[in-house]
Amino acid sequence: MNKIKVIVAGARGRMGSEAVRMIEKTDNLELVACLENKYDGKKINEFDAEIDTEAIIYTDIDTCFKNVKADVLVDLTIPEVGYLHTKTAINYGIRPVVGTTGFTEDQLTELTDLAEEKGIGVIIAPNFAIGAVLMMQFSKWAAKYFPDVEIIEKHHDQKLDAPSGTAVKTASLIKEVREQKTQGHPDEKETIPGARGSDVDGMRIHSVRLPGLVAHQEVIFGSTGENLTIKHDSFHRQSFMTGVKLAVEQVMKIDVLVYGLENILE
Ligand SMILES: NC(=O)C1=CN([C@@H]2O[C@H](COP(=O)(O)OP(=O)(O)OC[C@H]3O[C@@H](n4cnc5c(N)ncnc54)[C@H](O)[C@@H]3O)[C@@H](O)[C@H]2O)C=CC1
Ligand SMILES: O=C(O)C1=N[C@H](C(=O)O)C[C@H](O)C1
Repeated sequence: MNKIKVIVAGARGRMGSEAVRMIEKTDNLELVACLENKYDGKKINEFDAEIDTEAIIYTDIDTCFKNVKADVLVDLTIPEVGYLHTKTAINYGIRPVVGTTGFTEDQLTELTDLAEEKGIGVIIAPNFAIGAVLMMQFSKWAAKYFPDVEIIEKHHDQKLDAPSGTAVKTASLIKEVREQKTQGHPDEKETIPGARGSDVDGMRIHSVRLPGLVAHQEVIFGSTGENLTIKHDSFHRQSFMTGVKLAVEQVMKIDVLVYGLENILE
């Protein structure tokens, strides 16, 4: 069996270390190297004795891509780095699977155009948890009937970007079907700035950051005499790994950029 050769960027992080463990346990995937901004030249198994791999950690992406033959780059880093890694991988003919959130619209457009020009498959998914993908799809469905909606996303307090990629993606899916409106009272005034959260196309997104949380979102729809709440919780980062594995397999079969795991789920 030809294994898919994978490089993990951000391999020592919360998500990256989980991805490394998933790849090591998966028969058709092979971890060939890692990218991290520290730990140059160390082996990844020095950090996790249960991982049986000779894969080494690179700090420089060009050195890594020139020395290692890889099919896929899984990027789980930080927004600026993830964007540069994705661009570089496409230029090297390595297919990016990106979980890193916080890319701008302009960056997504640029990467879409680059992937098309080079004919390289790319999957960017703000959330790899199957339950979260369903939560977003159900929300899109509900928004047809309930245009008044607020999103509350809750994450651990080490998260760098706000609002979360999932909340932004949820709002953009809802926007596709929702009757455009500005919610709340027309004369509403914030006596403390930020009290009403961020405004995305008239919808409000509220971001909670607390120790103890992992990744959670509630989408609350309001109508006369009723509310509908669609809620998803990731209690452990293993919840994202089914989606990461699926994306690594599917990115080998496409030659354009796909944004959102829903587009590759059957
Ligand atoms: N799509 C999804 O399902 C999910 C996406 N995420 C996203 O994944 C990203 C990572 O999240 P966490 O693992 O919680 O963060 P983390 O902070 O635990 O890990 C990030 C890792 O990237 C590394 N890094 C930073 N700069 C680097 C560089 N220049 N080169 C190589 N490595 C570098 C850091 O050293 C760190 O180990 C975030 O953008 C987060 O929003 C997180 C969970 C699920
Ligand atoms: O940083 C995280 O933890 C997460 N980030 C993603 C996001 O921004 O939506 C996915 C998930 O919510 C966990």
